[in-house]
Amino acid sequence: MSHSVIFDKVTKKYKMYAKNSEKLLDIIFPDGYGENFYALQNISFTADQGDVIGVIGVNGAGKSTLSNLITGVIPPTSGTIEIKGQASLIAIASGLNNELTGRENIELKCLMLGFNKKEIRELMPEIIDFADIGKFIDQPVKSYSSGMKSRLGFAISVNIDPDILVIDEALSVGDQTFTDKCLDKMNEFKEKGKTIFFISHSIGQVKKFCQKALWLEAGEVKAYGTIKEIIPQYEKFLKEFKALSKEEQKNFKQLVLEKRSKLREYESQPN
Ligand SMILES: Nc1ncnc2c1ncn2[C@@H]1O[C@H](COP(=O)(O)OP(=O)(O)OP(=O)(O)O)[C@@H](O)[C@H]1O
Repeated sequence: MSHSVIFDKVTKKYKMYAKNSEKLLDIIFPDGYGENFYALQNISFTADQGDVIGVIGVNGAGKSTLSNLITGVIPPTSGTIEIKGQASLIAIASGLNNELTGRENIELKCLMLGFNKKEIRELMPEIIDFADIGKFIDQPVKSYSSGMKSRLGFAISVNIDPDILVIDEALSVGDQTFTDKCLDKMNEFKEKGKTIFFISHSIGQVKKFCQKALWLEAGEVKAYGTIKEIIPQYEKFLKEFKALSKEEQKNFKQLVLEKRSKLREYESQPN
C-alpha cells in the first residue's frame, strides 16, 4: 500500500497565561483570558511515498510541533492532516515513559502500535542490540543521559519498520559510531521507498540525506521544494540571521509575526 502525508491549512494554537488563575478563568469564560500563540499557522503540503524531506528553520520556527502533529502526539487546532501508512517518531525521549525501564518502554511502545506478545519477543533482541546501552536497558529511563534516550528512541522506531519516519534531531546527540549506524539505517529506509521527515539544524546532513526541504519560519511554510532550490536561499538567510545579536534574533520572530499580520490586514481590506 502506498503512503503519504497531506497537511491542509493546519494550525496549532497554544494559549499563554500570565497567571495560573487566568488558565482557570479561561475554562469558565472561554476565550476571555490568555493570549493566543500560533506555533504553526495555515500549513499545507504533501509528502509522497519515497520523499525524503529535510525540515529546516531557526529555533522556535515550529519544526518539533510539526513532527508531533505528523505522528499524532498532539492534535491540530484547525485544518486536516491525512496520514496514509504508519508514522513513527524518532525524537529524543519522545514517547518514552521515564518511570519505566528501557525494556518496559520497548514493550509499551510496541503494544501501542498493535504488536502482539510473540512479535514483541522477536523484536526485543534487535532493538536492544541496536540501542547498545548495556545494563541500562533494565534501569528506569529517568536515569538515562539524553544520548541514551535518543539511542533507545531511535532503536525502537527504526526496528518496528514504519512507513513514515519522523526523525527529530536524533542525530545531534550521541557519538559518531552511533550516528553512522543511524545514517546507515536511514539510507536503508530511503532505498525501501519510505517517506522520511528529517528535522535538523545541520544543513550538511540535510543536503547529504534529503531530496526536498520544507523551510518553516515563525510557524509558516516559507518554502517547500527541492534541496537545490531551497538550501541556497536558506543559507543566505541563515548567514544574515547569525550576524544578528542574540537580542535581535529573539525579536526577529516577533517582527515577522507583526509584518505578517499587517500584510493580512492589508489583503483583507476592500479595494
Ligand atoms: N506546549 C506549548 N505551549 C506553548 N507554546 C509552545 C508549546 N510547544 C511549543 N510552543 C511554542 O511554539 C513555537 C514552536 O516551537 P517548536 O518546538 O515547534 O519549534 P522548533 O522549530 O522545533 O524549535 P527548536 O529548533 O528550538 O527545537 C515556539 O515558540 C515554542 O515556544
